[in-house]
Amino acid sequence: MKGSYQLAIIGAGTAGFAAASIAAKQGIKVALIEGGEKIGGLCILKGCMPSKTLIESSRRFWDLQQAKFFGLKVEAISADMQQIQWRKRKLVETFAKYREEEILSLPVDFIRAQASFKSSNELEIIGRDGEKQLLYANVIIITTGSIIDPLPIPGLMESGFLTSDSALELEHLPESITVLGGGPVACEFAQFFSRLGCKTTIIQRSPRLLKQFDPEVSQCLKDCFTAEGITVFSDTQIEAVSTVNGLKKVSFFFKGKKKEVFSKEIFYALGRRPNLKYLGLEKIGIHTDFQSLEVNDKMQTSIPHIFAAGDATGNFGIVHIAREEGEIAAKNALEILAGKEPSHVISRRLTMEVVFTDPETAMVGLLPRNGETINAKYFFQDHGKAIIEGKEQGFVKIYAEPSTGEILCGAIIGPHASELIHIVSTCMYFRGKVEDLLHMPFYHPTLSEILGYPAEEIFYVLQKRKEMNQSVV
Ligand SMILES: Cc1cc2nc3c(=O)[nH]c(=O)nc-3n(C[C@H](O)[C@H](O)[C@H](O)COP(=O)(O)OP(=O)(O)OC[C@H]3O[C@@H](n4cnc5c(N)ncnc54)[C@H](O)[C@@H]3O)c2cc1C
Ligand SMILES: NC(=O)c1ccc[n+]([C@@H]2O[C@H](COP(=O)([O-])OP(=O)(O)OC[C@H]3O[C@@H](n4cnc5c(N)ncnc54)[C@H](O)[C@@H]3O)[C@@H](O)[C@H]2O)c1
Repeated sequence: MKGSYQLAIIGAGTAGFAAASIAAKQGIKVALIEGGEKIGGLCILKGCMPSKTLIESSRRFWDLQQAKFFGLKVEAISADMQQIQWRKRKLVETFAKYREEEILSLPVDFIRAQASFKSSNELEIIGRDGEKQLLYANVIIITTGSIIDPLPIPGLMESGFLTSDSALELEHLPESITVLGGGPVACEFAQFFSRLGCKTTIIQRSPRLLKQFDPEVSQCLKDCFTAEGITVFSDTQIEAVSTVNGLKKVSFFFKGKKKEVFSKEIFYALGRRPNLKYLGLEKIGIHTDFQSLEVNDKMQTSIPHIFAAGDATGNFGIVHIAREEGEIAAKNALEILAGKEPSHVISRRLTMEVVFTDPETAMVGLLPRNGETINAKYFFQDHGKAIIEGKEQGFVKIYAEPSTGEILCGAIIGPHASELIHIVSTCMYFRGKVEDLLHMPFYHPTLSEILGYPAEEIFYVLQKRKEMNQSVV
């Protein structure tokens, strides 16, 4: 027996580390079990940080190509993939080392092993040397993340393809690439490839890119991609992949007709699934289709003393949400250990997502499905600071509740959308109204001040409605 713990956390990525940090403060006996070859989790090792480092290089390469527009002369520029990769590796190493130090500084037992369930309180752990042991825990949190598990598209495996994992290591870019999918991974990587000179085609099933975003954001992004030379086929059905004369061929149905696209390489971005297959959940009566792991709003599975958080639930694939879910799971686990009912509930009101394309796309709040809302948008092409920066694509859009003017949702596509969206989310956090956004001071000329315009429009429409109602009475 490896030991007996009050709390065991399986997986030391974002969610697991967040859970361990909360639990460690309470002086209980915690095991944090990490089975990966490297320490750091997806975000640091193969997700946000490496991908954004590569994207930063391609964005700057693109901006340098626009130098003439700003009256600047730049002599021949080129992209050096080896150097770009070197910078990415250094940064990832630094971030991973820092995370390892953070983990080791916690008063928890950090165990380097793969864990799986033997019973609902017992884990079998297999160390990196292959040694098997049993570990007992009163409460367990599953934070095992997600994996790429390619769909069975005929011919895909035989032809070979890149994924976000392998593309992050490329030292040479192919001349042409076909990107399968239209989600965040597909969009971010497609633009990265294209801007560094790779002829890029996107083939996606949904009618629009980034289907979880405001439809106008999706359309604007598609227009920007098309203007940059990326070919986008939406609303398709992929049939098969094959290799013909050294080129990879994707056959698909588009507008009722069969089409074929040939390219040197294929980039698979049709999603990830929770990493649950080898956890032995069936032994403890937790049923899953491996696409998701059902949890309630306290992050509890169907077994009350077993929690799950982060990508392992299959709900969101977003770091700050994984962190928040890990914290909620740990707080509720502590209550169970204290003999109380879990009381901490996750709120989805401020759900936020950013995709680091250029222009960036960002949204916060849940897109209103039913119930009347009022919205207004303002274009960056009409905004002074955006014009100065030569970043005129896109718009900001705000949705409000019509009787109170409370801001319910914000959608932005444009320069620094990833930063600007936090002004909207801060307002929403405090249940702010369009009136608040209108009366806040914004420095001039800044990109931030653009948010005052849609707020102003909604405010005056609502005021007019109020006046009309009063005059009718
Ligand atoms: C290319 C890419 C770019 C992304 N960019 C962004 C972005 O810009 N912003 C954003 O918010 N999100 C981004 N994401 C998503 C984000 O990385 C994830 O949502 C987040 O990292 C998930 O954290 P997690 O803790 O749930 O899982 P992970 O970080 O994957 O942690 C799971 C851990 O569990 C370990 N483990 C698994 N099984 C076992 C086991 N049986 N025993 C012991 N240990 C185990 C793993 O080794 C791993 O360390 C990106 C994802 C990808 C793929
Ligand atoms: N900026 C960010 O926050 C960021 C960046 C990259 C990745 N991520 C996260 O990483 C995870 C993986 O991202 P992703 O883009 O790979 O997955 P995703 O699930 O978000 O998107 C997959 C896309 O593939 C399409 N698709 C699925 N099956 C298909 C099929 N059979 N035929 C055609 N199309 C099909 C879907 O419609 C969707 O557009 C997500 O959770 C995402 O949130 C986040």
